[in-house]
Amino acid sequence: MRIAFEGVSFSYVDPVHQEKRRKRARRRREAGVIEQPTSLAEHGRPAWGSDPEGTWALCDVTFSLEPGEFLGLAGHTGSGKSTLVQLINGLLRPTFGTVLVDGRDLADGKVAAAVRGKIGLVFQYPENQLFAPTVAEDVAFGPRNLGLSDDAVATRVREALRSVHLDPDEVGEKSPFELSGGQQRRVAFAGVLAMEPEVLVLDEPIAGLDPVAKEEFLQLIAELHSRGIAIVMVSHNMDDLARLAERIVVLNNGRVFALGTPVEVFARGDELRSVGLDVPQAQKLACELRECGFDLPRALYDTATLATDLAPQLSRRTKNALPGAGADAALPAPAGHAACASPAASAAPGDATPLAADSKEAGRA
Ligand SMILES: Nc1ncnc2c1ncn2[C@@H]1O[C@H](COP(=O)(O)OP(=O)(O)OP(=O)(O)O)[C@@H](O)[C@H]1O
Repeated sequence: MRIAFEGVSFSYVDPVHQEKRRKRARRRREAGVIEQPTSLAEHGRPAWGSDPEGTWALCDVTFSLEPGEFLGLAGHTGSGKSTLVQLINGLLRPTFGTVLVDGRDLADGKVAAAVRGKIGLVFQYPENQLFAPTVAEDVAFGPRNLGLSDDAVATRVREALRSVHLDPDEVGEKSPFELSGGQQRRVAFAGVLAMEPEVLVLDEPIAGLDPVAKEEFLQLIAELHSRGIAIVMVSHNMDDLARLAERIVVLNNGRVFALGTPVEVFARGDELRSVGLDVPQAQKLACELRECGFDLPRALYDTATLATDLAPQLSRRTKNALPGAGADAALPAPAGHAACASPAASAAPGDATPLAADSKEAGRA
């Protein structure tokens, strides 16, 4: 499934104006008027932020999510990320512009109905939306609404629970509220996976978890991606995005500020800092270590890859520093990399963490 945003702008107007606009659009569609993608500027609407009727949350956003891709979505608070993810699965409709799913306009009710369930949205703190008396019933809610038979629903529930590493025999009949916070979030994930989505949209999926549970969830997300599910992950954590995403969209004040591979996006460190974002911590540390003479050739580092490249050099340096090390065992000359300023310049094919690399390769298989 390919999802394309074409010149999408969105304003949170008051409900009366929103309803009038919807009715007008429906009448135009019924009269056979084909809407062309339009930009905010073409409509001659008030400038950003000056519309007395509402808040422009997105402005002329154009990008596409390719089938099976892992797309990261970053931006400071209020930049429009949550609005964008709600437009991806048709919960909101663009004020201007178009969201196309495999070339068909998502604003069309029939198209929205056809793709419903194929684009799974996991909100922030999804465990707050668990409601059923048992885990199995909670996960069954979506597939049952699709009108599937009891057997088919039961199969989906078991598979979805296994996908999130929960044993259906152990937890199926428990109340979700007997489980730990991390397990509850897994149950909420399972409820979305039971719909067998082609695209999974995750809004800050690891917010509020402890470090171990965070790592387990990131592994889980990488696993889902490796099965061919396209992922859109909203995150404030640049290390996580650098590690997992194939491309990253950075939003600033509702506009696309940067779009590219992690190497391309994080090469613009100064610009990112100017809009309240940063490069991954490990990347920053790698830059400083290069200046101290360490040979760190990768364009993009995360903690795991930095440790892998650094360990042998540190061990050599430690041995050389021990008393009795001869003059010929002196430290190697500084490698002299200047990749801090332009890491893209030293990009090497296949540079990625083992986790990201595995998931990407499997996802393409
Ligand atoms: N229901 C709403 N009504 C009016 N304005 C809204 C509404 N929801 C969001 N906004 C505004 O739209 C803009 C974009 O908000 P959005 O929630 O999409 O940003 P975000 O990047 O997801 O922020 P955060 O990281 O804090 O979740 C902000 O100015 C916000 O105040």
